[in-house]
Amino acid sequence: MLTVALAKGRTVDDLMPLWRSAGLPAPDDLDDTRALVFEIPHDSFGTLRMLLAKPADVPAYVSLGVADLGVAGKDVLLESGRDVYELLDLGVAKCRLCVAGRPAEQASRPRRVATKYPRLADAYFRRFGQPVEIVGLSGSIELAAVIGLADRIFDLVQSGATLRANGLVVFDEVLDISARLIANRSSFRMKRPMIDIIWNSLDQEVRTRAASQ
Ligand SMILES: Nc1ncnc2c1ncn2[C@@H]1O[C@H](COP(=O)(O)OP(=O)(O)OP(=O)(O)O)[C@@H](O)[C@H]1O
Ligand SMILES: O=P(O)(O)OC[C@H]1O[C@H](OP(=O)(O)OP(=O)(O)O)[C@H](O)[C@@H]1O
Repeated sequence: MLTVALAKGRTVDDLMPLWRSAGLPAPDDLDDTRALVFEIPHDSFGTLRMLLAKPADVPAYVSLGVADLGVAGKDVLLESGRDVYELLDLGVAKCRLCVAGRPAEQASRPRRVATKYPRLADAYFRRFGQPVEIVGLSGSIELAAVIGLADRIFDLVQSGATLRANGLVVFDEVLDISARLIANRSSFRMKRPMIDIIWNSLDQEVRTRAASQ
């Protein structure tokens, strides 16, 4: 048996076309069920078990060994600080981690930063020697800048539509983000042949896509 923890929502939605065109098995009803565990009988794995987890929890599932593999954004991997192997940049669920705020605040010294990524935000502002207060929020981060809870937000930007709709602008682009294939360290040793099937299939498909762009 091989267990894969997938970040539900955007990540798994973007991943599944890649996963399927890589020839890997997936349940037909992944999109329209409330189930969180799927078991697929498979010649090479015995059973391939897929878990749909909250994105921020995937690194914990993998590092603690209840999942052998995982797929999660680079943002949540870095923020978690979990000790896992990062095997592959899957090139899906792409966005950028940015510092943003109201245009009028751009020239002022940052004081209070709202974010879902307190560790990464703290490290970023420390690099500039700027002591800031970090306000940890769990979503709709832009709201904090709009209503003046914070003078900076440290958040993901993809199309920029959310920033535009709220009158905010990017002050700095911190990091390119995409979904990554990760592995539990001991599974990587003990279940390497099964892991290789998934790793190699996805790697091949990522390369094929990159070559056709
Ligand atoms: N606008 C976006 N465009 C592309 N990828 C994104 C975007 N926002 C987030 N992501 C990526 O998708 C991952 C999951 O984002 P999503 O918005 O589905 O989850 P979430 O809001 O953290 O979930 P939840 O609220 O259920 O905990 C993020 O960790 C990031 O890697
Ligand atoms: O640049 P855009 O294409 O507008 O995408 C960026 C938005 O997407 C994410 O939010 P999400 O939709 O996950 O909602 P959340 O803030 O409640 O997590 C992110 O936190 C931004 O708010």
